[in-house]
Amino acid sequence: MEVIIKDSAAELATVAADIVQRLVHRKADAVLGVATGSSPVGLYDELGRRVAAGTLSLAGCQAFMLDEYVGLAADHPQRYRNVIETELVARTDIRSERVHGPDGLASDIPAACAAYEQAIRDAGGVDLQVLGIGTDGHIAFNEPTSSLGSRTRIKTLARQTRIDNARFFDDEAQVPTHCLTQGVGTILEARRIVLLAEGEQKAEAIRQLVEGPVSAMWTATALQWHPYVTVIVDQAAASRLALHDYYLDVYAQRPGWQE
Ligand SMILES: N[C@@H]1[C@@H](O)[C@H](O)[C@@H](COP(=O)(O)O)O[C@@H]1O
Repeated sequence: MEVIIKDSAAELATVAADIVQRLVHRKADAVLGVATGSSPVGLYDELGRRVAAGTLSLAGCQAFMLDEYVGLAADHPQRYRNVIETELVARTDIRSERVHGPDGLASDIPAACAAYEQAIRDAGGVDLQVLGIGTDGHIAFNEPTSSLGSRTRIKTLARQTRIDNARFFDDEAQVPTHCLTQGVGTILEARRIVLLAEGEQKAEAIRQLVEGPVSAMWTATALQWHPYVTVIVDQAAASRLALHDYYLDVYAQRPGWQE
């Protein structure tokens, strides 16, 4: 697992955008996995700037979202599909019809989840998955004790997640109780993974992810099994890493040929 520690949100976004840009220059029809939440917003902003500057185009790409709330009305601003329209589609030239997400309004939820898994397979799988991390160490909405082999399914949100996400709603009671989420097993099939985290409130989750034992109590730790994960964090999120200085050394001595 590669750990990149940077001082500012702008630097995090630049490093992540460079990874996306290198991929898309190599593969114009790349399949991107996109996360919602605040962590990737700086990256989406930076991608938007590069598209506006003409140095990058996502027009040939497809994207698959990680998760979706169950039951939020189609026009609800916090429906993840609408969030991704605002945060990514509106800022870049990726085409809305090429961005896919699990259907949180489906009447047959197991069928919708199976169809979503099939759609990812039909697209050839995800080339680059962008992830955030919950304060309880969840990736997508794989709450503590989720199976590390799980596939897209319905989950009950943890109380902590509903408290964390209440800032996007009028109050906690408005946060849906359920979601559809790609499973840990689904996420692990992405060919490359970039995880972004900022702030002291993520420090314990990042410590567990990078240095903790693999455990369903911190589902992000399953990423230790993945061959190509880059964790990009600020100093606050990195503050509990025992091997902090080693990660700085590795990055400083990163071979020029490394992607
Ligand atoms: N389902 C999303 C996750 O995909 C995201 O990683 C997490 C962290 O959000 P933030 O980046 O806002 O801290 O929030 C939600 O729970």
